Amino acid sequence: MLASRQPRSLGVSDATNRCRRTRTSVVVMAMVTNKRQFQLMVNSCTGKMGQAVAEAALRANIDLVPYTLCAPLDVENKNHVTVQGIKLELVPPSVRDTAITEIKARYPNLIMVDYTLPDAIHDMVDFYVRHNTPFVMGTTGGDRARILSEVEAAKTYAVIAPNMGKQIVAFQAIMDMMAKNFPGAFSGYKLRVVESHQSTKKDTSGTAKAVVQSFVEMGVKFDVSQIELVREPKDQVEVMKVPESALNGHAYHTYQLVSADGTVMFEFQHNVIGRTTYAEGTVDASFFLAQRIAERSEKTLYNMIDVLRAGAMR
Ligand SMILES: NC(=O)C1=CN([C@@H]2O[C@H](COP(=O)(O)OP(=O)(O)OC[C@H]3O[C@@H](n4cnc5c(N)ncnc54)[C@H](OP(=O)(O)O)[C@@H]3O)[C@@H](O)[C@H]2O)C=CC1
Ligand SMILES: O=C(O)C1=N[C@H](C(=O)O)C[C@H](O)C1
Repeated sequence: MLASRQPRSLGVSDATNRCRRTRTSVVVMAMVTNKRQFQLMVNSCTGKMGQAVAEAALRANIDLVPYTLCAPLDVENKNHVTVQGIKLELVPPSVRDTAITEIKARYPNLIMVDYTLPDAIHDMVDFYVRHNTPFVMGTTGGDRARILSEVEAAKTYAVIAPNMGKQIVAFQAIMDMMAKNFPGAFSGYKLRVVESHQSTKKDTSGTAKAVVQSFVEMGVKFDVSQIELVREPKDQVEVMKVPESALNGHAYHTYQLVSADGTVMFEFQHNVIGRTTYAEGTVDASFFLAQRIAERSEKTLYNMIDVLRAGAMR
């Protein structure tokens, strides 16, 4: 059973009062108010990305639902997590299917955000589809083709992408365009991909896997199992030059292409410290999805390149 607690009020009336001061701010707030026609439930807020997205949602003045789906609870008496002083009640898998009915009744324009783990991804997707709950998913891993076809077939509104950082999404889009326009451009080239993430990361970078796909379409022979993972803090600092302060949260990616005769070399690199860029992008994706739902768009499944193309990234 869910606690009979109302969400923290981020009420339209409060916001409107704050903005009576100037004409410009009234106009701005009218836009913001229109955008806030949905409620966001950020799952796995005990985790790093869940927490970062919930904070970004509050910064964007989104109504944050005071519940969060979590992993099976192994700590007695732990029933909530706090985000910026707001308590979110933990909803473990055992009560999830019953709780969702009540949550949806209370928050009718609900969008969920998923940053769980590769191990949980299929269960989570099944859950969103089963309850026809729109969602933004940044979780990596799993069988991506299976996930996309399941969500597409169910016509559940969703944005699914392995990277939500605006400029990285733009880089992915360019690589994708290059592959479509110049297939075979890098034929015969040797590719080396090195990625470094915090040592708790379970899987190979989903972003690297997506970018590799574009290089393969450009004629490079490469399998994602060849991606080199750096997870040892010592190597991260000494070899990858990750600042010590970022050992708990960083994503460094280098893609190096060398011609067959060794005379030409290309290198692409994106190095991110922290999680703000992904969290902000996730908020953009939730605004975008709310808009598509409001206009009853025929297309229901999106990725972050769609969000970027729509001009929906701040
Ligand atoms: N698309 C993007 O831009 C980005 C994607 N990611 C991806 O997001 C995912 C999460 O990363 P990160 O936040 O760093 O990882 P964390 O390990 O910090 O968090 C994972 C969270 O998932 C929860 N969890 C585990 N199993 C379940 C379950 N069955 N149901 C609900 N919740 C569950 C964990 O709960 P508990 O703590 O109780 O175990 C924890 O809260 C990864 O796949 C990562 O690659 C990360 C950054 C950016
Ligand atoms: O786990 C992370 O941290 C990240 N995961 C995503 C991925 O696997 O590509 C995105 C980014 O690299 C951070």
